Amino acid sequence: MLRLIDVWKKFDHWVLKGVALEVRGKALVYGHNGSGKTTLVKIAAGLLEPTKGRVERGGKLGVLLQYPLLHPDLTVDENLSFFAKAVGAEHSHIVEELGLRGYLHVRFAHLSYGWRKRADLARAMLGNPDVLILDEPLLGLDPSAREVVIDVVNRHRGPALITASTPCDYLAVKFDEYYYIHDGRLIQQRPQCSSS
Ligand SMILES: Nc1ncnc2c1ncn2[C@@H]1O[C@H](COP(=O)(O)OP(=O)(O)OP(=O)(O)O)[C@@H](O)[C@H]1O
Repeated sequence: MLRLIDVWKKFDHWVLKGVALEVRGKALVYGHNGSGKTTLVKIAAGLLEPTKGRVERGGKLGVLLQYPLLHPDLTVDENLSFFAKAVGAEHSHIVEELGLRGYLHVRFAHLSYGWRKRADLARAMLGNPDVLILDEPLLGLDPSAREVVIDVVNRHRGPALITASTPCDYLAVKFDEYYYIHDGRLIQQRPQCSSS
């Protein structure tokens, strides 16, 4: 369960102005650079306090941010073992699902951007989270990595909040709801994509 209740956020200006969102299925929040997507994600995940309003969460969260949470000096295997232990899970299944087996002994700092993203997504998916919160998960990925990430998202059962600055990259994801974020507010609206 994930519910944002009249959420407002001010930095030097109001970034979010009364966002109300109940994420039941898969929801895509899309908007331009600087429209407040990352701010919304961080508030939803409990990493940032709203100026006003509140968030209700239930179940285990799986969170992917734009910067990875894995340790640069540890290998992929060491990183995932560490986080798996923390959530009482094992990581072999997600390693296979994300095609990471050949990279287990590579130090995280030595991976390319796309492989770092896959490894960090594996971290987010450890222990089968009930609720997914993913900030721009396809950004900077090549087509095969995108396919792998889309498969992981499509297989997830339960609420998911996903953000995008280029929503038409997400046509292969079965979203239940689409929201355009503009001027601090969410507008329920499908993106206009030529092949949709
Ligand atoms: N910690 C902060 N302090 C001050 N301003 C901030 C902070 N974090 C975000 N902002 C501002 O809030 C606004 C929204 O930023 P945010 O990162 O949420 O947008 P975004 O939609 O995720 O952008 P992008 O697509 O470029 O990642 C921007 O004007 C940004 O400069």
